[in-house]
Amino acid sequence: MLTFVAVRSIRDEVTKTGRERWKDTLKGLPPERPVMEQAGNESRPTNVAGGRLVSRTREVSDLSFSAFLASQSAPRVSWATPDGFELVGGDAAATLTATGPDRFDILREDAAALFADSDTDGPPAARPRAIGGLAFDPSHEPAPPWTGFPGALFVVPRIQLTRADDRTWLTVTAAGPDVDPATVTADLDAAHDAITDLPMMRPSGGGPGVTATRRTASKDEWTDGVAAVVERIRAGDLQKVVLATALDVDLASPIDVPGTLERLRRTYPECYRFLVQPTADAGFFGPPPERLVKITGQAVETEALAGSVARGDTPEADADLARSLRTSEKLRHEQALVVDAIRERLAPLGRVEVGERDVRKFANIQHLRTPISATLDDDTHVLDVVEALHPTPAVGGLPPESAREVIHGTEPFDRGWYAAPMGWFDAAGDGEFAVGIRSAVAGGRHARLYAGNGIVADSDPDEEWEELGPKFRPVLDELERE
Ligand SMILES: C=C(O[C@@H]1C=C(C(=O)O)C=C[C@H]1O)C(=O)O
Repeated sequence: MLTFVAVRSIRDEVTKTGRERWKDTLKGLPPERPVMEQAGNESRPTNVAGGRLVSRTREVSDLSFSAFLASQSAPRVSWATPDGFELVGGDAAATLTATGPDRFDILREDAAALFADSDTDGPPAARPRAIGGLAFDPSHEPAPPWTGFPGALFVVPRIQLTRADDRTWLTVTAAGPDVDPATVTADLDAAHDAITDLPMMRPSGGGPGVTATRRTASKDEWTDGVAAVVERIRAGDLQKVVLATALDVDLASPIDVPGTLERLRRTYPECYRFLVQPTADAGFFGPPPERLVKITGQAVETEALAGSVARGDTPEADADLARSLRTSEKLRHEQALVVDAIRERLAPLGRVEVGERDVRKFANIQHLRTPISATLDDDTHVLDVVEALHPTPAVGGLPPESAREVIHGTEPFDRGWYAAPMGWFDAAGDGEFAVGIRSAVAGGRHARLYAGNGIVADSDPDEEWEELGPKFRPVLDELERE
């Protein structure tokens, strides 16, 4: 009888989608396929069906998040939003990884197992979250400069600092079958002792300095690529493709990633700032302006951000540039394709509302932006919505499969995690993701920066080349500054 039940339950699991399995878990049904790696035990997947996630939190006086990050060894994560929420984490209580075309199913399944039995205290802001991201393309293979970055990687930090509403919390989390809450409380006390030595402020220092830069494509190669794509779009089987290029940067001294993030926090407070650093060798970080999705319960917030012009040197010049953005047929078309794709992809999940298009100004660039919100019919996991949206035509193209082929055939490098979803999810399936643009993968004395542009039928290859510069600037400026 018991055997029969077990067999049937495994069969049920096989035919269920990740989302259905996730809902089972919320209903208290145990998931069947737990694959999770425990900290310090990376090679041995652990069955977490009978495991638990225990976290203990206490409020602490404010301290330098950058000093905390610098005091931690990999894996390290950092996440900050334009509305002031900040989180940094070091070490892993649990790590979820996935590769290949089923990576979202694997993630949802492992997330369900991981969060199935959670014992947490503290305020919601400090709850344990899985923070990380995915590769742009499911076929991604980790190779330099992306060593250590699989198709998807999310970390529940062992030690986490959270800052929200002018308050700061320290959280320690452990996961596994034998976790003892008393040990977690003792670990929290030890972590608290350790952070009392950290300063309130850590000088963010100067940039490491740049000794050489190399584009992965010369201007001629880039403009030829753009011209070929324009021709294909005009021939009728494509509407838009976002073509990217990379900039390899040699540094005068090893990069201080926490210091670089701290400087980006001051220069780009209106952007997200993220770091995912799986190993000591390389971290992926940047200040992306673009939200992919935020889900709280059944409320979805997203946006269509596309079409770019520079900022002007004077208020008048700036207003003229904004006007040219608002009135350009080409740029409006480029951005409208993103609005329509997001609306269509969200429609099966709930009721969608598209707001007014406007110009959104950032420190060195302005974009067309349409806010889009939705009310979900169901308790949908944020990973479902990320899977439905990524890649939007703001970073991929239309139709998606043809655009993907063109990207693979044109770009002479692997995008890795560039332009992919970066963010977090929690036990309830809520979460927030940015689009990993204006970003770099860096370690030691080397960084690779990425920038891309949407190409449509009216694109001018020379103008598209000029447009790349401002998209490299956010990270490049911080590397150059002495
Ligand atoms: C692809 C990037 O940015 C995207 C492309 C834009 C464009 O084509 O104008 C604008 C904003 C982003 O959606 C990038 O910054 O690398």
